[in-house]
Amino acid sequence: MASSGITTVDQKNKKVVEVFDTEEELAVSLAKYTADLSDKFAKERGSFTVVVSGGSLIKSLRKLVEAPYVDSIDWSKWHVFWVDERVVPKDHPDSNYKLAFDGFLSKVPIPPGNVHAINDALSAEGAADDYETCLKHLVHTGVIEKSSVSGFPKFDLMLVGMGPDGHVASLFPGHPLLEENQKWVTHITDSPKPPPGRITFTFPVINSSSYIALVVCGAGKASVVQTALGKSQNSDVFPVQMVSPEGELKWFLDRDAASKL
Ligand SMILES: O=C(O)[C@H](O)[C@@H](O)[C@H](O)[C@H](O)COP(=O)(O)O
Repeated sequence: MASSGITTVDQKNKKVVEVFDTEEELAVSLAKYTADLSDKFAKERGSFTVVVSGGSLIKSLRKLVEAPYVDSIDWSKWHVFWVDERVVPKDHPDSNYKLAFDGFLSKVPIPPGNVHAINDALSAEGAADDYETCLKHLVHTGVIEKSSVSGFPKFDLMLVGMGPDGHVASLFPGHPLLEENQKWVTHITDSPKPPPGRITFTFPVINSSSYIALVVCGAGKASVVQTALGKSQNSDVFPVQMVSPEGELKWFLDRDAASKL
């Protein structure tokens, strides 16, 4: 069983696992991690490309909109994207844009033109194609880096949650989209987690990232965490186990999520 505060580092695979006593401590550390990377990329590249998921992650970002970070971060350098989005209007309670806007984006001075939401007037397929076109434009203009290894867009930081079934983004266990290796953004119309229509980044894009923070809390996720990180007899491969970025992967776990390690 992992005790809290423990950090495990796997140098070869650039993987770090940190376990926090409480979600509150996790949120404090996640804010510092994000603020440090914001500083680094703003200085190195003049922009900071940040990708968020939906779900409980947004609540875990709450410390970023408090002192000292709310005033110390250069928000003008931020460009915000969604690793997945539900295909609903932006003011719908299911919208990941609305979740992030209400909990985070409305509280910080990111230029509105740097917040890259999907076009909610389109079908799932149309919205995915349109979002991919938007990414291509931003790679072309140098806002998003391009991976020299994969040729896919290379985001500076992805902040993502994981479902209790081991899904990340809208990439669900056993779904053919797990194998998508051409498209940057694709769509799903049969998502097992409602609502059914979504767009999602594909694994080649996720795995070209410079940094990925995988934020996982709660006992309901402990078995998948055990399969992904600990000793488990489970031979299933969960989507979260396919997360393997070019850069660094850091797991932020609370004690409950880490309880089976
Ligand atoms: O749109 C979505 O549903 C999300 O982006 C999804 O991938 C989410 O991040 C996980 O399901 C974890 O959600 P929770 O942290 O709320 O369990």
